Amino acid sequence: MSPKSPKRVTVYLLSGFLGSGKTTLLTKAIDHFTEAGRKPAVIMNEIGEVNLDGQLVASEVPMSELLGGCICCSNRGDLGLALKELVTDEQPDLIFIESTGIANPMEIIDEVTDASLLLPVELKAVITVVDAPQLLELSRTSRGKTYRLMQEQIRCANLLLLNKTDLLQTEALQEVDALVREWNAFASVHYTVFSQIDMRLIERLEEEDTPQPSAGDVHEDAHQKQDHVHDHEHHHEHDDHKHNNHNHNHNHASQVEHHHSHSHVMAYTHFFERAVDSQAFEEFVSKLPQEVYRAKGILSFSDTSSRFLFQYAYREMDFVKITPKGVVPDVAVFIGENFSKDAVRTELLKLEAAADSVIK
Ligand SMILES: Nc1nc2c(ncn2[C@@H]2O[C@H](COP(=O)(O)OP(=O)(O)OP(=O)(O)O)[C@@H](O)[C@H]2O)c(=O)[nH]1
Repeated sequence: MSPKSPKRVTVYLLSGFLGSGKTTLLTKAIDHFTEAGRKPAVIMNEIGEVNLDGQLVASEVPMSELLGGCICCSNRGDLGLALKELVTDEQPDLIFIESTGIANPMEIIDEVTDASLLLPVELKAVITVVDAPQLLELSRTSRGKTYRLMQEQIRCANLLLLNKTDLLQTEALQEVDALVREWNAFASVHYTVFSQIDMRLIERLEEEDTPQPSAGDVHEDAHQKQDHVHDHEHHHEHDDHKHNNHNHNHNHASQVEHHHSHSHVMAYTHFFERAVDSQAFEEFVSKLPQEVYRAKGILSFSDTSSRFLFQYAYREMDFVKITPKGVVPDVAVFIGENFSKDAVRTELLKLEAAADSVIK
């Protein structure tokens, strides 16, 4: 390991499955560190083409965006480049990397540790947010690919949030707790609602001089696990990957073949041409196929005056009034596995057409 210099910028990796509560944690952490006089910066990775989570982060926080693909299968070097630009242009005290919910944390750990050989950055901790009800249900039922990915995200964490505990009874929570501790006896585990955690726990991770989730350790573990997940992995063509950092725009279209555990995850981004009826939209969302497990968007409705940030995670829907930063189109991103993008698109076009005919 390289010797520590006092000027190294702390990097935290926020991991956790889609919709587990990472952005909810991020906004709280940013508020905390900003109030404490520190300067946080953010690297956001989204599978969709627009950064909706970024809308929730204060505009003065320097942010780099890796859009349109998953960080862990991006062009190798994109993340390093984003770190370099933030460190050079913004001189933050700490950087939070929010990965997509389908990211394999090992790859990101590897890339950040690689970057730390060249840049004054140091990965201090992996913080994993667990959707406790979802993990429990998967452990009792399918134990498929998502379950295995959650397991990997949990295994490499230093700090674990068992989130959405408001949706679980005590016994169920104990069951999840036992599962998580079996996979990771090293991390401290905290029960949270809306990712509410004592931020001193995160500060302490920065102060600790303990060995961090070293890519070496984790990879050894990962290699052992490769055997287990092998039959679920497929060669995978990379998506076009956009990296926007302030005024810098890098578009990469990499077509590299690579082993992946989430090759079937796909996103459909719908740009609305007109406002739709709010009830009709809610009904559409409630009828989304099971394969669509995450959606979010910024929407105007024909029957409301405000705009809304829309969230759908693990079958729960949420609409919050929002005044977007900058010019943001009405847009929604649907994420899932093997669903028909065409079917989703057709339904949304129908909603738009219906709204249109009401106006006429
Ligand atoms: N009931 C309940 N809902 C929660 C809790 N924490 C977060 N949510 C909701 O879950 C949804 C997803 O939360 P986010 O913080 O956006 O999740 P995320 O991990 O950033 O999602 P991705 O970026 O898509 O991976 C939002 O609607 C949150 O309000 C919780 O403890 N309980």
